[in-house]
Amino acid sequence: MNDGRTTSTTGGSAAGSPTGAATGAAASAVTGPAGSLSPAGAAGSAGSAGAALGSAAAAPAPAGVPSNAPAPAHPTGPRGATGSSGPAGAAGSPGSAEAVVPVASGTGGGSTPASARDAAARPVFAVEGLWKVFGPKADRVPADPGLAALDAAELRSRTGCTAAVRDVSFDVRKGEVFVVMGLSGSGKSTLVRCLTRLIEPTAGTIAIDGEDVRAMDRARLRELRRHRAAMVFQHFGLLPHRTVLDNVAYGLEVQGMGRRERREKAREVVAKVGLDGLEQRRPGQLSGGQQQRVGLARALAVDPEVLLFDEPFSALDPLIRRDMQEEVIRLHREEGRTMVFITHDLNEALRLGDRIALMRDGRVVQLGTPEEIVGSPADDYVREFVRDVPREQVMTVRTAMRPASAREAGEGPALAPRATVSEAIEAVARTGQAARVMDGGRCLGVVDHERLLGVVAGTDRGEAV
Ligand SMILES: Nc1ncnc2c1ncn2[C@@H]1O[C@H](COP(=O)(O)OP(=O)(O)OP(=O)(O)O)[C@@H](O)[C@H]1O
Repeated sequence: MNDGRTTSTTGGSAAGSPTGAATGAAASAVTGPAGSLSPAGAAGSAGSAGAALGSAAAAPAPAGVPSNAPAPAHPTGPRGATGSSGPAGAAGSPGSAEAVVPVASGTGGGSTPASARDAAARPVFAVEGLWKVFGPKADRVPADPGLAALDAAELRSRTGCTAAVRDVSFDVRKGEVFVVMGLSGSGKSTLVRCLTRLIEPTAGTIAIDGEDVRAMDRARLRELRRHRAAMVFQHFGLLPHRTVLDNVAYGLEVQGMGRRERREKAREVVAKVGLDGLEQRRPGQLSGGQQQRVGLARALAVDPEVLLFDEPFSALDPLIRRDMQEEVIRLHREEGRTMVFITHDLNEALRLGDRIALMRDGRVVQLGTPEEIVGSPADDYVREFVRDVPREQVMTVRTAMRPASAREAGEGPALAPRATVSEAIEAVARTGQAARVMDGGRCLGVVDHERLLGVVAGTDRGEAV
């Protein structure tokens, strides 16, 4: 069985590499201008620069040292990759994603009841052995190992069935942005729709906060979709004759909230997504990006535990798209809300994801942080997928460092563990010294010319520090 919980290879072959379009677009976008139209973008850039270093002598605690903030999002581009789930990092090793469960920091004390600790550590979604097969007598496919092992073409010709999701297992952790990425037809939408049974799974288990989703009756499912896991679609599905405010209030109206209260709440959320002053417009009087903000506001208004995004920005032009990505990053940073985000765009996945599940032919071929996926591709398919990503913008110094000698530990520019290799190159080039990777005043290791070049060239095979 494919346990997608860790970085895993499940039979992906070198054949059939991802389209050049995907990687090419990613590469150009990753290296493209960081400018954003939104204030969030500006803030992010500042934060990013701040992550780089303190000066050699004074070496104050580096600004980028991970805080205890909930599952940090990424300030600018893929550099936030390692922001993933907090301090432990240890990126690069396949199991490391498991080691950094962002349990609320206050729950570790001895006096905390076990039940409270369990609740904090419990994933929002837990998916195990999930299958979705379309076609006649679909149930027999996961039940029969012979059929389950067939590739897509053979399965279709033998049974008339399509296995859109094949034996997928993963957790979505509280407060993370979990990205489901893959080329068209890889099964992303089917997988995410199964989470709230907008599509009925064929086999496997799905739990939300420990509750069995497959056992829910209609009323409970409705409650799940309305209150707990709201979806933001690519086509915004706005009501054309209603104003922005009333569109946003719609979900609250359905929930039975009174008019005054829901309009007040809607006004608040409209402001939060930057649509102040447009409350009385109708969707037809808005740009695509503004309409998507209304869609986002509508989902946010019901204050769901988790937001599910189905390629929400793929119809938007690149600048607006980037703007909306910044918006999601900002909202995530401010609210720490759990998000599941579908995209076929690698760059978007690297920018937004704390962890990424990369799908191919219904399977998760690799699940890991952006740094794990770029730094340790699980197979040739993933390697080809990430080939054009500038590694130095994703890989962090935590992965690139080597042990420091006593002398090195006391001098040189200081970097936070999550600073990118790109930031380290700048520091090393400017000072001519190896840079120290500092965490709370402790030197974890150093990065020098050799290590940094190794990352850029893709020849690094980081030795554990
Ligand atoms: N209702 C259906 N009946 C039969 N096959 C389906 C159905 N819905 C999806 N599929 C098939 O399941 C596979 C996965 O489709 P899915 O829409 O989940 O992929 P995707 O990765 O979201 O693609 P895209 O990025 O193009 O939206 C595809 O082969 C698709 O043709």
